[in-house]
Amino acid sequence: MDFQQRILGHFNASIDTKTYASEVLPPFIEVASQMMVQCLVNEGKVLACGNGGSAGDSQHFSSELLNRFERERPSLPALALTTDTSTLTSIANDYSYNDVFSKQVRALGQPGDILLAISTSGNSANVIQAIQAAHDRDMTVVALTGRDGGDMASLLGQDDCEIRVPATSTARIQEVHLLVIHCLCDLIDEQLFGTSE
Ligand SMILES: O=C(CO)[C@@H](O)[C@H](O)[C@H](O)[C@H](O)COP(=O)(O)O
Ligand SMILES: [Zn+2]
Repeated sequence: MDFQQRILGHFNASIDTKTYASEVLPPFIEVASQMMVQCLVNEGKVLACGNGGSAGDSQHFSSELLNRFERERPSLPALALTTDTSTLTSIANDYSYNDVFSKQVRALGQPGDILLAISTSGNSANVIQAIQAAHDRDMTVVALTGRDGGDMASLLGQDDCEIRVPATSTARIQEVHLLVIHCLCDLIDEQLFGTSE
């Protein structure tokens, strides 16, 4: 097998997916950033969740808000719901893995907060339940999805924002999700702290 060709195939597929995504996603990313800025200005916070690579994305996003992205600025309030193993294991053990995020949303979410719900398929049951809990708490939802948006897409209301990557491969969708997260961080900083290069 020609591994060099295989590697090039991954790079080219990733580039093509990003090029196609760049033609459809920017308006949705802008809206999502404005939702987050409004939330933060009103002293709200962003809760983030997802499974596997999307759990990593949740933590990546929250650390860039809590610590910093590319400039010096005050810490911003965000929390990944994927990191507290005692909470995650006890909820999964006593109730169901489907409840691991929703129970945290019900405890920590306040009206005006945002849930960043990340799923490449849009069909992860625990993320879907987190969206339902967020709506119950009068929160809005920014959903990063892919494929056909899955069941998550049909759950979202008009105050929510879905950023759906037009691709079918989980890996390719995740690669665009990370780019979207960096766009969101940059746009939040621009809107809150002024223009930088
Ligand atoms: O990173 C990967 C695959 O690239 C995996 O860990 C992947 O995130 C997991 O299979 C997730 O459980 C997939 O969930 P979802 O994106 O469909 O919500
Ligand atoms: Zn992955």
